[in-house]
Amino acid sequence: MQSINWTELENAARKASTAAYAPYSNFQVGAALLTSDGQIFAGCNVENASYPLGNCAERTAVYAARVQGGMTHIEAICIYTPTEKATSPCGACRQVLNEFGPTMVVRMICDSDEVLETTIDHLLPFGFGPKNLQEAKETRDARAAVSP
Ligand SMILES: O=c1ccn([C@H]2C[C@H](O)[C@@H](CO)O2)c(=O)[nH]1
Ligand SMILES: [Zn+2]
Repeated sequence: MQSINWTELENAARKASTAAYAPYSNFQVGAALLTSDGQIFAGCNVENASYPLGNCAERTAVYAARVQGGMTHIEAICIYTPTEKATSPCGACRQVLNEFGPTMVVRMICDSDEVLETTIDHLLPFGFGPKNLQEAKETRDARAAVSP
């Protein structure tokens, strides 16, 4: 595993927050992730007049990484929120991040010195992911082999 340049990720996350489209919440979030091949991709939250359709910064970063770089594995993500306390990603983002690396390091930064750091499998215990579907397929295949 490569060493993680947190300064670069933190700067990218803060910068991305300035691109946020958050006229409803006024909560401008930025995220920056590091892929296993060493690329950095950033995202911001993009809200919508139809409130539930807004997208979080973390998922925007994942989708940007996928379309711009064909990312398959994320090693680390830094999330900046404009708060005094470091803030955890929402459940939907935990699920989407888990798809691309359960061991991913998640660092949360804010406007104070507080920094929180953990991994996605701590944020999403007993998570559902690609392995579950793979296991289900193997079970189906094994049963079909016994009684086709
Ligand atoms: O980790 C988080 C938490 C919230 N938001 C966004 C969603 C919404 O646009 C706004 C308020 O919830 O902040 C993120 O982008 N990431
Ligand atoms: Zn989210």
